[in-house]
Amino acid sequence: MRLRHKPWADDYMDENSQIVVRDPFNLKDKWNDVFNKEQPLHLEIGSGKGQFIAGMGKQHPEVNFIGLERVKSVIVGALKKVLDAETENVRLINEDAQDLRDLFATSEVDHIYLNFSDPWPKSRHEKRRLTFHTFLDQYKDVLKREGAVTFKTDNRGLFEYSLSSLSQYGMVLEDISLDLHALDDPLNVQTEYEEKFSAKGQPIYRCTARFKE
Ligand SMILES: C[S@@+](CC[C@H](N)C(=O)[O-])C[C@H]1O[C@@H](n2cnc3c(N)ncnc32)[C@H](O)[C@@H]1O
Repeated sequence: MRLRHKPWADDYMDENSQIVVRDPFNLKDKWNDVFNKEQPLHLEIGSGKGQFIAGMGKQHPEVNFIGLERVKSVIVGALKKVLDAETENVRLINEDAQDLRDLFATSEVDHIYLNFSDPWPKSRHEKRRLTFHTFLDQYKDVLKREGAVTFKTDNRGLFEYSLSSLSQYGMVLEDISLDLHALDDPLNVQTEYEEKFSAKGQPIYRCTARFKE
């Protein structure tokens, strides 16, 4: 992703602090308070420019969504999309998902989405992959018992690694698709990366996984 320095990013986020939550660590266990309605909470890690989270917000008014994105110059794109979508059920956090347990209480989250996560192909960077077991420990803690993780990617290596990491962890894998777009799922909300890679003819992989009780 090409990054441009955006000196106005902090001001833009401050002006729209009803969407970009500026004190997210104080909201652990209180996320419902920042939404107008108490309803299930879905989290996307690495929201990029926000097409997925804004689209999901619009498609599912019965769910509250949080998009977590660590890069300031990228999250402002997501902020614009959320504002344009005029949806009340999406909030953004400009932080690194180092430890979700600092942001969310045990069982506070209902669903986690990992969309086109950075693949970190070198083995020495394995622990940075968002499906590495230390991340799964966090997801298990913050998700409700019946909660799930859904991931999509165009990267076959990351997909294979993730299936193996999740199943070795003891998660139950559901809905594995090796060519998501062949399903023509009208409910699939595409991300920016998904559109880009799919336009190049690359298959999109998707899987949902749950922790065993
Ligand atoms: C390859 S991009 C995909 C963006 C978007 N999900 C899409 O599909 O178009 C991955 C994004 O995840 C963000 N990211 C990666 N690791 C992260 C972390 N630990 N915490 C928050 N954001 C992260 C990156 O900054 C980047 O914007």
